[in-house]
Amino acid sequence: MEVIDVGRHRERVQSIALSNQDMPAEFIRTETEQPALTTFNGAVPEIPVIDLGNPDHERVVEEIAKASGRKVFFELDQSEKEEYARDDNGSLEGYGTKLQKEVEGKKAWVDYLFHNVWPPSRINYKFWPKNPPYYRKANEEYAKHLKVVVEKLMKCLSEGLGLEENALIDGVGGEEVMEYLLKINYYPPCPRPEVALGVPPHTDMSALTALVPNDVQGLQVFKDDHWFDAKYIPNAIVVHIGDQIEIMSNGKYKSVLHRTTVNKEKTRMSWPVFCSPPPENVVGPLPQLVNEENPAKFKTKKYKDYEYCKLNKLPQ
Ligand SMILES: O=C(O)CCC(=O)C(=O)O
Ligand SMILES: [Fe+2]
Repeated sequence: MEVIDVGRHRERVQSIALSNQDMPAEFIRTETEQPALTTFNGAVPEIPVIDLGNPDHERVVEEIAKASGRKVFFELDQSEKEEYARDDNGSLEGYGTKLQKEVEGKKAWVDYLFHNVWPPSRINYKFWPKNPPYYRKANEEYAKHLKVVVEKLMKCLSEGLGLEENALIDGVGGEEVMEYLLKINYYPPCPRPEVALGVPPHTDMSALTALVPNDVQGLQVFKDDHWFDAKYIPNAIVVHIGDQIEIMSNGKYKSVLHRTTVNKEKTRMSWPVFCSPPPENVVGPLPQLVNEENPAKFKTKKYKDYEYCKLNKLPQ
């Protein structure tokens, strides 16, 4: 856990590098039942505090949440939402639902929409809600804002590995090619929250995930055999280390295991952006981190092959 201080405009990096740190106050231990899952024990280098220096941060994050008039989308008739349904072409983009589906013995309780927000060449506006009218502007601005934040974080994380600042960005193919996929999660009130989960325990396959939640509690991270609530902090961006950074760092950074619970009375929403290499790019442990004493712990492969195996629960 690191706090990135930008003066008055604070951004918090919550889930980052939880492994070797005491749980900060923002994480509150919950006594929910524990699934049999792996714990993280890896060594995590210190991450420097950086100044993002963007006085616009608060406004941009507020606007992206406000354009949670985006909620409007999820309250459309099912048939209208289906007009945005995912194509059968292997891309994640489009509308999907897991409401009522059984996942790992619990009812999944989430409606969601995916669409790319960066780079412009990968944007397909047919998946962007038409309402509210300022949806597009708020998202485009947010994507540009996030790009700066993510690039700074990637640089810090590279330095945390004792490498030159562009090492991780180069490892995914360079900052201009990184792809930013927005997901909107919509968790409506659930009559029986104790038998439901929003999203089941998982790690993200991205390099980094930058997430803005609404103020309804729900995100939990796993550490030392326990689930911890990640407390909501207004206008904060929650950042998860994803699988690709774990791979590139050859296991020095850990991809954070997380899940979401649902609420009986309130609608929870979250807007994660998955920042990933392009599908054709090959990702593996950075050669600078591999030697005789530290052999590669992960395969080097195309991101699209990694994604395929992960989505289909195949061995990597
Ligand atoms: O809703 C959240 O806070 C987390 C969602 C999540 O982990 C995901 O969609 O991958
Ligand atoms: Fe996730």
